[in-house]
Amino acid sequence: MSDQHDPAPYDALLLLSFGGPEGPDDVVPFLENVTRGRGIPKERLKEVGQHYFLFGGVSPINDQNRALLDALRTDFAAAGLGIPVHWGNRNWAPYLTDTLREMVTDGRRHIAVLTTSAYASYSGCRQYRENLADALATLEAEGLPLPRVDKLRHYFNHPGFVEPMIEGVLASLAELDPALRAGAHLAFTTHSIPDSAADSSGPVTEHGDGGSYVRQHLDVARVIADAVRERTGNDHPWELVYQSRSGAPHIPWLEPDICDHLEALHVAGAPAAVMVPIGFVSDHMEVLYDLDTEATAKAAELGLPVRRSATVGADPRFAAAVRELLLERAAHERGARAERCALGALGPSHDLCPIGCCPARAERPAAAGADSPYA
Ligand SMILES: CC1=C(CCC(=O)O)c2cc3nc(cc4[nH]c(cc5[nH]c(cc1n2)c(C)c5CCC(=O)O)c(CCC(=O)O)c4C)C(CCC(=O)O)=C3C
Ligand SMILES: [Fe+2]
Repeated sequence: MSDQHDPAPYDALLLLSFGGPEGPDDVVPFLENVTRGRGIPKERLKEVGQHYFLFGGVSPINDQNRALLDALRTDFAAAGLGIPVHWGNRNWAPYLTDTLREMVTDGRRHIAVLTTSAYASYSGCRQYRENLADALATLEAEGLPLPRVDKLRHYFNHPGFVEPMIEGVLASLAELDPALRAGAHLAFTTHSIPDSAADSSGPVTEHGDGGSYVRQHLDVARVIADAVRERTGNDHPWELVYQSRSGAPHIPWLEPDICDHLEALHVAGAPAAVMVPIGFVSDHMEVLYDLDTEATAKAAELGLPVRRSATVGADPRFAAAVRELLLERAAHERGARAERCALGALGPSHDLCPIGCCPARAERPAAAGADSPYA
């Protein structure tokens, strides 16, 4: 095996995701898992439950992850990587702890972890590291050997993540009436989070002014907008906006909301818009409900033609990017050099979250970072 295709020291990949309900009876227990100890208003929970019931109580996220698992296994097999790919979730079966127990029982000892969140934030990064620490603590209490778990770096600016989104925008623009197309606005959207969580996202040196979370999204948005301009010859105006806000109304969260933004575009005379969900790896419920249902209805009411561009999902280029991220990190762990692909101005993200990265409101053990209590 050539050095560039050697996954050692890794003996497995773990796909770590959010999880979602698979039927009406799962919805409330799922929401209880998500919101445990987090003071989400009851009204918001009822509302979110309705979003799931509208789709038969089934979140799209699990099937998206099954498709990504297939794509990863296909890619790894074709590249001769010879390591298994497993899947575990934070909030629903298959639960992370059960998957990790199975992996350890199968003899896996050095596991690379890919989360289905591409950016820095407490919810998208540290909380997954806390989940890993909790799972390791459970295995330890059960007397099982502890594997080493390494979280692969943020991939928001990896070409295998960005290129499918560029194509998605071009496809959505092509669907618009040719008379409206050239003037169409691009509304890049991501999950709103509290301003305080945004400001403290990423390494301490990045804190303030929306932190790494906002900076990373702006960088990806700029790369996509530049590529679209190069490929179409049209300079589409763009903005980064937010969706899926929760929490109490008096606590500031990132704004503007996509629906308010569509209204502002309409008032300003924009001919059309493409909503580009750069914050989501696949068609999560936030995409199907907040964009395809709610924002699309808002646009229809305004008479503003809109399209929603595709998420990356199980695109083979994304699967290949995951392999590259694993091999790059494997080489680094062996003390070898490896190419670290990244588009945009920020460069490749850190391998190991430094101390103080994306802090929690209440400090808890987090694995796979400089402050990990595990090896
Ligand atoms: C940054 C971010 C991502 C992206 C990174 C990543 O992908 O991980 C993300 C993903 C997701 N969020 C999801 C679902 C929910 N998130 C909630 C609540 C919250 N999310 C937050 C942030 C994020 N969330 C925050 C700050 C809250 C409030 C309080 C809290 O920290 O808990 C709630 C509770 C009700 C509500 O408040 O809406 C639900 C049901 C699903 C599954 C969707 C599906 O089923 O397809 C996915 C992928
Ligand atoms: Fe982080």
